[in-house]
Amino acid sequence: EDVIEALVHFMEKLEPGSMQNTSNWGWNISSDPCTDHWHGVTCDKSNQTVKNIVLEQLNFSGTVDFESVCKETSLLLLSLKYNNLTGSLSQEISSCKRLKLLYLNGNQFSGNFPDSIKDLSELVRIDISNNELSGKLPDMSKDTGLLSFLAQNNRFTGQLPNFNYQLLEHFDVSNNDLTGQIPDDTGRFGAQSFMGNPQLCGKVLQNACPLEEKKKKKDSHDFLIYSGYVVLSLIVLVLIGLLFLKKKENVEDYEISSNTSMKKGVNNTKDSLASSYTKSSQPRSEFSITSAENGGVSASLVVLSSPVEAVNGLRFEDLLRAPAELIGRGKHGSLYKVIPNGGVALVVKRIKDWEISRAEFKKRMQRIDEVKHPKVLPLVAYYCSKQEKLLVYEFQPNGSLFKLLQGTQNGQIFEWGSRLNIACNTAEALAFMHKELKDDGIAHGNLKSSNILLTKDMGSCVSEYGLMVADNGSQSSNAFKVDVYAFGVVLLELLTGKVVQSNGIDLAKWVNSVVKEEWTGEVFDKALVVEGASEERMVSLLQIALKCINGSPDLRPGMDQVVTMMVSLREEEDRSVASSDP
Ligand SMILES: Nc1ncnc2c1ncn2[C@@H]1O[C@H](COP(=O)(O)OP(=O)(O)OP(=O)(O)O)[C@@H](O)[C@H]1O
Repeated sequence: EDVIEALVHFMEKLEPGSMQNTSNWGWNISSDPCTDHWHGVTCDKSNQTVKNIVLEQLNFSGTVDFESVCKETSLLLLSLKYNNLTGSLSQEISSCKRLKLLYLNGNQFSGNFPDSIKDLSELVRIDISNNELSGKLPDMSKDTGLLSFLAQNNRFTGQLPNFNYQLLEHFDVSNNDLTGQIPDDTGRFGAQSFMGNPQLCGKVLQNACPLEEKKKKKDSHDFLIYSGYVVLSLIVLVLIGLLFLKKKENVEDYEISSNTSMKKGVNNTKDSLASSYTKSSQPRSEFSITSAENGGVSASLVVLSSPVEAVNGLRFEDLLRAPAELIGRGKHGSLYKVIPNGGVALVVKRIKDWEISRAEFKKRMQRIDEVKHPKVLPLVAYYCSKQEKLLVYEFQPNGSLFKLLQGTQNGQIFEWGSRLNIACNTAEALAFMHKELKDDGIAHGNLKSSNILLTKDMGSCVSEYGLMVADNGSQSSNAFKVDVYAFGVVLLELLTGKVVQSNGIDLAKWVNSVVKEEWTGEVFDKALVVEGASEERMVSLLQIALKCINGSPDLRPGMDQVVTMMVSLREEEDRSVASSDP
């Protein structure tokens, strides 16, 4: 009843114009907004609470009483666009805790846009354009779910705060009085999003920041005056920095036992290794190996039989001598590209901080080598000493799924059919490995889009299987379910076009919250929608993903069940493609 009273109060303050006949709108305390169908109100069918209030283009000339309307705490959508509403927007807006869509554009609101908007963590779209709002814009960079922010044609002043530009789909702050540098360095939004702010500057507007120029001039002036002291202290600092870097470089070099033997021949003497590598002072990106370990611990590079002919003859010596390039520094170690004897390109993964005995490591690698699947990148060789664990794979020239998804953010095409293929390949590969390695308790442990690689023929394969015990330190029985979760996240990346790693967002949480409120359409990658991918099948894939990311590991499906679901989805897709072919 309190809520009904508050809503009626909210309506009274909106002041419907004298031209409006509001008598049949239903907004009065003796009726119910849901059962009596108040004008502009939509309710949640399951629990009869008000979900949407849409009162657009109705000539209202009053003010918005957020304190009253937000008494309806289940409100998801408030649209009051294109009225003549005035007054300020009050801090009480933050009481509309679950608000997702806020449309206040095309009114005459003035005063600040309340800072408390930041408390609304579920907001997806904000449109406050075409008003008379002023003051500073709130910093919404932490709001990871926001897809639209439209604030053009107002009187906002001050610096443009940071936003999560990677995620935003629509952004416009043109025609205000904003000042300073544009913080968006993603280049996703063009000049039209920022223009009409005479004191705003940045690359996209093609005007260098006057502040920066001024600063440069001032700096050079100061430099002349204080140059003696500044130069001296800079030299000292640079020297210290160089010394520090030099020391770090040396530590980064591989330390491998010199008493090394290989399964396929070649014994290396300590001298030859020591002399060929300790002398070199290669840059950090070079794969340089020092013979610094003198404890006499023996270790060996085990070269596995490989389908790649050239790799079969690989000798440890070749690997050590080959120039190498650092291509990645992940959470679990560094990755180098090596081309021994100028032949086949390989990658060497150097794992750090893995508490595993040598015997256990060896057993694990041997088991992984025994189980082969065409969509799992095979291990070429491995090495294990007390300090070092190295894994060798063939280099895949076409990048990873992560890179492909990143490309879509710059407008590159990644079709639905290809996405579905990669998802199916990955599911099949994982299901196979899980089945074969169940008793050994060896799961992938680190599945993510950068570990799904594109092969020469643009197929896909899963790499780095079993290199890690799953991140949460879970027991092996659970490790398979951790893989299922990770696979679910990969599906979400394919569906949303958003990559988890670069944004640091909790994609699973975001998708869950959007889906819960029946805004499912909001999650899909716009490129897929534009391409005309079947919404029905995107929803089906989303449902599979949601099953995989279930909070309770026991309720997640096994990868074999995931494959069954995916196969029927692909069959549906194939049927539909076939029937639409002329
Ligand atoms: N065999 C390979 N061929 C070509 N590129 C590869 C290969 N293996 C990995 N990569 C790419 O090299 C980069 C670095 O890989 P790396 O495994 O070091 O990092 P990561 O997967 O981000 O982190 P983590 O240490 O958690 O595995 C990634 O972009 C990855 O896709």
